[in-house]
This record gives sequence, structure tokens and C-alpha cells, in this order.
Amino acid sequence: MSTGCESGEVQMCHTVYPLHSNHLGELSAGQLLTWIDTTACLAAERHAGVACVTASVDDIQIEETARVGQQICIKARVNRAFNTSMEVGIKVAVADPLTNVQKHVCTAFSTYVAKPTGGKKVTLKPVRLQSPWDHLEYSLSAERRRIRLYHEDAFNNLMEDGLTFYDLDWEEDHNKISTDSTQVESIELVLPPHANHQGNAFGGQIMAWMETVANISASRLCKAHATLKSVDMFKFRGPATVGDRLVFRAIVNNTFQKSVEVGVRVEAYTCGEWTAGKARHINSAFLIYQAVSSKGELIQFPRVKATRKDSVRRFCGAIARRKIRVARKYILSNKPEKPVSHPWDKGNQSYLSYNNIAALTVLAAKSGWELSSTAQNIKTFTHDENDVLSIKVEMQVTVHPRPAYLLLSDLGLRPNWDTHYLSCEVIDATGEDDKIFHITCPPVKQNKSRDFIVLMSRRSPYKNGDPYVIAMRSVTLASHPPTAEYLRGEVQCAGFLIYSQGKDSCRVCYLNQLTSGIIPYIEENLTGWSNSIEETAFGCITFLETAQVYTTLL
Ligand SMILES: CC(=O)SCCNC(=O)CCNC(=O)[C@H](O)C(C)(C)COP(=O)(O)OP(=O)(O)OC[C@H]1O[C@@H](n2cnc3c(N)ncnc32)[C@H](O)[C@@H]1OP(=O)(O)O
Repeated sequence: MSTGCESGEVQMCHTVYPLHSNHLGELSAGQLLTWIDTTACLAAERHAGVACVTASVDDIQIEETARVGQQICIKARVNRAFNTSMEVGIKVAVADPLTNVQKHVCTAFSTYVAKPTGGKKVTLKPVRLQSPWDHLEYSLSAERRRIRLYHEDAFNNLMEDGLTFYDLDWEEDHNKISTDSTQVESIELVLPPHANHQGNAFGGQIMAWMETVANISASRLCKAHATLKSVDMFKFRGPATVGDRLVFRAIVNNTFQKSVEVGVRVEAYTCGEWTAGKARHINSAFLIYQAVSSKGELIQFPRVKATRKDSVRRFCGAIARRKIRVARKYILSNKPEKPVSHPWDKGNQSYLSYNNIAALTVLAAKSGWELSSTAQNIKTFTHDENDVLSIKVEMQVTVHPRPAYLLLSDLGLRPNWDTHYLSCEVIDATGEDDKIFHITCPPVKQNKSRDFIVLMSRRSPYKNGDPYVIAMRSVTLASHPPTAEYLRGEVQCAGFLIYSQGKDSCRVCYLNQLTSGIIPYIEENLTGWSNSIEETAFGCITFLETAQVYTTLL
């Protein structure tokens, strides 16, 4: 049932019946995508006053599963009209009628283009903004549009680097498996019930068919029932109409510990094109699945082999897309963050130093680090857990670990090799191993310069095999409150672990658990627009290898 409300919002509510669900009694992802697209399209048409087509659907993260008997409520409204296109924001919730408990299923953003009969372009009227929330979504939608329209370029940038930077041999080969058995092909004929009054196949129907083949492909790899976790952007390149034959091809591209990416390509043919073998490529999408064991635990996926040229492209493509997806999630999340700094006073100094070292050690020991690039002697990883994103950069350096430790813990030297640092001075210390620094960083995106008050705690190894540790976290100092000159940023947990690898070489791991104060500095790298992380790592290696000679004097 769909209704139109005063605010321009369109709502659709359904009870989940067995016909909407899979064999486990859970609402099928394909059905959910169909309802989302229908509601969003109706909101777009309500604003435009003419028929609209789906141009794209941004990444969707599915956070909750709905079951038979529960009620799904979808709300959609136009956030902003551009010229001929508009962004629709969609929120999906599930409610249990027996307990009255309501949960958030997902948030989605789709773009619709006004397409009246006859194909004339329509310039859309602006959206009436009423609440502060409307104003916020209005401004954010411009930023989302920028990312959406440059998605392909960002991906191509990452792919260029990926294919040159990625070292496919970095992992042992013996446990990797081929994805050949995950290839799935299926055909559908577009009939009137699958299309709108203009004969265009519904975007939601196409997405549902895509989900069906992708699900089969993922399940073949994990030998379990796969559940859709998120989708990468669906881009509708061209229309399909009643009478078209749609061919869907799916294959597993890559696996990431507890998830798998499946790529689906859709080609459309009229009857004549079918016989002549002339395909129209109308959509490609990438769907991420997870699978749960009989004990209710997430299944660890096997690593896959990329041997042929096309499988290497798909394998690296999945890594690049994951990178963009994770970056989008954090850059656009707009979640208020709790302050992470504690006051540095006499009563808690030893506790904060301990906490500083322990947090970095725990972060480094976490499982689930995903490789995002390899370049000669540098590897970068990301870790995404409970809405916290962390990065790790591993550098192989031909320096004894002790001089590396002394050089890296002297934060005053950091502006020599890290362009993210403008200045760094000691403002308080309890000894050589625990010091407070005032760090200033250059402005980004026309904002002011930022500053940070950071506790640096360093420890030499207690026994052979332990790393040298240099941990950093923000603290507050009454003598250094935020000033009008700088935006005060915070560091949650960052630093270096330095592992000995023989007499004159070591592995330096840099880790950072990202906060909203840090993300702007690496945003372009996360989304594939720059290699600033790798460039800084190169700078660090060069600095350590050339400066080590001076540390013999220390
Ligand atoms: C009823 C249904 O459910 S429709 C079913 C599924 N959808 C379809 O069949 C649509 C198939 N795709 C198409 O017909 C076309 O690709 C269109 C209409 C989406 C875009 O056509 P184009 O020739 O690229 O149009 P053009 O370049 O003029 O762009 C038109 C607008 O779409 C926007 N647009 C184009 N591609 C995208 C995209 N991938 N994501 C978001 N917006 C896009 C453009 O920015 C432009 O916006 P603006 O006018 O507000 O500045």
C-alpha cells in the first residue's frame, strides 16, 4: 500500500508473507529492492509530475533482516532536484507486530530522471525545504552527487594503481580456489507485469533478477545459503522494454574474510537482436554476501585464485570497489562522534599512557585486516568493524629497528617526511617516553588549519621478538584549549609498531583508527583520487634510510 503525505514523503507498508521470503523465512533481498525502487520512483514522479526512470541506486548496506509475519515500512522523499534528475532518499524499517519493536533495515539513495512521453527533457522544480533535516539532506545530496558521478573515474584511478600496484603473489597460493564453478547464467523475458505503463522494465524488477543469480553464485562458493549484505552502485545504462530478453551473468570476483563480492552483468536483446547476437549492456552491479554457519557464526570465505587476465581484472576491481565503498560509508556517515580526548592530569597519566600503548597493540592484533594495495615495499590495509574504520601501512625498511624507533618517536622530525604535518612541538612531558605534542596540519577543503594535542608513548621491546611501540592518542590540556586559529582535531588511536627483521632491516607498521578530524586528510586516497598514503610511506622509508646514520650519535 502506498500513500502520499503532506511533506512530499511517499510511504509503502507491507506484511512479509511466505511469497516474499526465501526458504529461511527471511524477506528476500530481491523483493526488498523491488519495493524500494517502486516507492522511490513514486516519490520522484510525485515531485516531477511526469514519468521517471531509475538512473542509479547508490550503495545500500542492509543492517537488519525482516522475517515472515513482520511489517516493512519504506519512506521515500526527494532530497534535491538538480536539472532533469533528482535524488530520492529512502529509509526502510521493520516492525514486529507482536512486540512493537521497530528496527532500521537500510538507508538508500537513488537518482531518477524525469522522462515524459515523447522524450522531451524536463527541468525540475526545486524541492521545498521545511525542516533543518531537509536543509541538511539538501546540502549533502550535492556532495553525494559529486561522488556518484565521479564513481567511475575514481574506480578507474584505483584500477590503474591496483593493476600496477597490486602484487598478486603476496599470499601463498595453496589454499586459494578457482571461481569457475561460481559462474551462473540465467534468462528472463520482460512481460507487461514487469514494466510500467510506458513499457519500461521496472528498475526494481531488474535488480531483483540480478540478486537471484548473484545469490546462487555466492552460495556455490561458500556451500551455504548466502545473505545479501550490501550492494555497490546499480547504474541503469539503458532501458529494457516489454518483449526484451534479459541475460544475467554472475561470477564471484573476490572474497574478503567474511564476505564475498559477486559481479552481475545484464544484457538486453530484442527478438531480432537475440538472433543476430547483438547485445545491449544495460546494467552491471556488484553485490556483497555473507553466509552464516549452522552455529549462527559468519562463515570465513576461502581466498580465490586470479589467473586469467579477466579474473585478475575482476579480482583487483573488487578490491578497488571495497575501498570506495568503505570510504563512502565513513565520509558520508555524518554521525556525531563522542569526544575521544581525556584530560591529561597528574592523577591519570600512567593510566592514559598504558591505555595508549594497549589500544595500539590491540588494534594491530585484530583479525580482519583487508589488503587494499601493494607497491614494492609498501602494503596498505583497511579494517572496518562496528562503524569504525582503521588503516594500516606496512613498510619494509633497510634500517636497524632501534634507529627507526628513535627517529619516528621524535615527532618534531615528522614534518620532514610527512606533508600532513606543518609543525610539531613538545608542550609537556613526564620523561623521555611519554610526551605531549602540539601538532598543526594544513587546511583541507577551504577549512582552517587543524591542530591536535597528542600524547606520544613509546616503549622498547621487553624481550626478543616484541616490537618497538610508538603510540599516539589525543588528550586535553588546560594550558592548550582550542583556539580560533585552528579546528581542533582528535586522534583516537594511532602509531607505529616496529618489528626487527634481521640486523639491518625492519618492518614498520603505521596504524590509525580514523576519526572525523583525520578522514579529510586521507579522503582522496580512500576514494581513489590520490596515492597520498603510499607517497607518505615512501617519504617515511626514504627518511629512515637516509637519516639513520645520525642516530648512531643518539
Ligand atoms: C520505470 C523504471 O523503473 S525505469 C527502469 C530502469 N531504468 C532505466 O531503464 C533507465 C535507463 N537509463 C537511461 O535511460 C539513461 O541512461 C538515463 C536517462 C538514466 C540517463 O541518460 P543520459 O543520456 O546519460 O542523460 P544525460 O547525460 O542527459 O543525463 C540526464 C541526467 O541524469 C543524470 N545521470 C546520468 N547518469 C547518472 C547516474 N549513473 N547516476 C546519477 N545520475 C545520472 C545526469 O547527471 C543528468 O542529471 P541533470 O540533468 O540533473 O544534470
